[in-house]
Amino acid sequence: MVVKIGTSSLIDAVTGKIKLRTIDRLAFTLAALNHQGYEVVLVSSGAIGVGMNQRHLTKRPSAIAEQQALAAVGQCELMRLYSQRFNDYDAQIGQLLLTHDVFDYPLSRAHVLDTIDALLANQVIPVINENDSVAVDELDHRTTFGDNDQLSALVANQIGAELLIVLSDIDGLYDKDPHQYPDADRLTTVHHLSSDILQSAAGSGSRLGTGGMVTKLKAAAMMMKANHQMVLASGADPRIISHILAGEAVGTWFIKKEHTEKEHMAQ
Ligand SMILES: Nc1ncnc2c1ncn2[C@@H]1O[C@H](COP(=O)(O)OP(=O)(O)O)[C@@H](O)[C@H]1O
Ligand SMILES: N[C@@H](CCC(=O)OP(=O)(O)O)C(=O)O
Repeated sequence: MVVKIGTSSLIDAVTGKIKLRTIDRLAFTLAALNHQGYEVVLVSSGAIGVGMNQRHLTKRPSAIAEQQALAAVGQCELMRLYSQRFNDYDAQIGQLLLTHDVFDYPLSRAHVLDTIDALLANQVIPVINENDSVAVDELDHRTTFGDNDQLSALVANQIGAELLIVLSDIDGLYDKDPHQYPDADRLTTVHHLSSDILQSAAGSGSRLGTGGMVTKLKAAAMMMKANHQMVLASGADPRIISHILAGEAVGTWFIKKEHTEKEHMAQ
């Protein structure tokens, strides 16, 4: 499975502080799954948010080069924190910094997949982030800087992961943005991304997050197209991953209708 955690779950939007308890609980949960034999890949955002914290900035700079420099600073600290917490729980991690287009070039794609395979075969948990310092929109690089939701779905599809868990500052998909409409209702299951659903997600995301809900729905569409599942759930306490794996009704499950019917028929 692939677990993606967004900036808003890792950094306090008001104080800009790193949520160390969240990182600790994420490491605890993923290390435990690793020990149980699950093959887990973590896609973590947070480099820019952690970089802002390191550099004592309260406002994200608008210049791309400044953001890329912040990512370069923050990524080191982010990985130091992960490395420390995973080590405490007797698990090892390995870092991969990717751009979307590595999967377009057969040779680089093969190298990346071989690396992930080798890490997993050695019970090492790959921790992936977008390579923010090189991911710019230019020439034939069709990458857009700063979208780990789609990167996580791309990675999940490339490695054939059956489940993508997206942890966010929101506990699921609502029929409208709950930060703007307090009467919004959470959807428990989505079988089809209707135009109503796509419209409900149109607003931008939180202050530190970048993608908002639109990119999460694009990730869900990629997973469903491959007949795999995605769950969008709250990253406030990453131990929720265990509840998701137990099939509890948390978050929003994105699952193709045919898939559910086939599963029922098989039972
Ligand atoms: N229909 C919707 N349901 C849930 N959240 C929505 C919806 N439309 C917009 N949003 C916004 O998307 C935000 C999550 O995206 P984002 O801030 O990018 O998170 P992350 O940092 O986890 O990637 C929510 O906090 C919410 O304000
Ligand atoms: N690669 C960037 C994050 C990009 C991104 O997709 O952020 P988010 O919407 O919080 O998942 C970083 O590490 O800061």
